[in-house]
Amino acid sequence: VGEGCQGNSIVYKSKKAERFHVKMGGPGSGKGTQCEKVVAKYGYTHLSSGDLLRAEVASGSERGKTLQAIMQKGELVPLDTVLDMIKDAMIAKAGVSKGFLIDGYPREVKQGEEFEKKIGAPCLLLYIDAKGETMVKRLMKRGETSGRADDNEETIKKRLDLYYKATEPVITFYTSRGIVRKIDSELPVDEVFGHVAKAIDDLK
Ligand SMILES: Nc1ncnc2c1ncn2[C@H]1C[C@H](O)[C@@H](COP(=O)(O)OP(=O)(O)OP(=O)(O)O)O1
Ligand SMILES: Nc1ncnc2c1ncn2[C@H]1C[C@H](O)[C@@H](COP(=O)(O)O)O1
Ligand SMILES: [Mg+2]
Repeated sequence: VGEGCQGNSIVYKSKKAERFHVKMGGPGSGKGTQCEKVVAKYGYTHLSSGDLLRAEVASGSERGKTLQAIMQKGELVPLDTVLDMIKDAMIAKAGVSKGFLIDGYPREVKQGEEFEKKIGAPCLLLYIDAKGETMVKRLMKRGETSGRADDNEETIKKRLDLYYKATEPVITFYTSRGIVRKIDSELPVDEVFGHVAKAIDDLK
């Protein structure tokens, strides 16, 4: 894996011209929503760290039970656990994927550093940016149907606090490398996607 990256999302570009995108942003900012649209247009493989963790929880394994307890409290799971899951998922698709869109990782600067050591450096980080009150409103609404144990008022507050404390510094870290594209996620979904697509096209 060589160079690559993009704001609230990071694109990792390999020597074989595969691309690894990472999307970052606060809880409920719209990362997953935009990733789905990127997959439809560009055919990248979407890997959401949260989805991978929820799949482990759903498996009913002992590890899943431990993860569930952490996620229900709105806390971050251990770095090694989440990085190993992402790495395994990338390896499983390495031969067939046009590129990877990584959503929800890195959540803290140390995660970004470890990803670069074990997998590669990003070329683009897509920073999906929404106001705190917007994120809370969207998550409360999503919680009416999502079935997610962390889409409740108390846990949303903790997730948001943790985002500002631990995850926003990741954006500062990558801004110094000039790879961050900040996307205004207060706009309607399709308009947000217009800006996301422009940021990806600008890489070509
Ligand atoms: N631009 C938008 N305008 C209005 N609603 C939006 C927009 N983008 C997303 N939503 C809705 C869809 C969902 O119900 C909710 C959260 O979006 P989602 O894409 O699931 O966020 P996310 O993936 O960043 O959150 P999480 O980190 O909790 O997984 O908000
Ligand atoms: N990269 C991550 N590091 C630690 N914990 C994580 C990571 N990605 C997801 N998680 C845990 C903690 C989050 O609150 C939940 C849900 O993630 P989401 O991206 O909101 O689906 O999973
Ligand atoms: Mg999501």
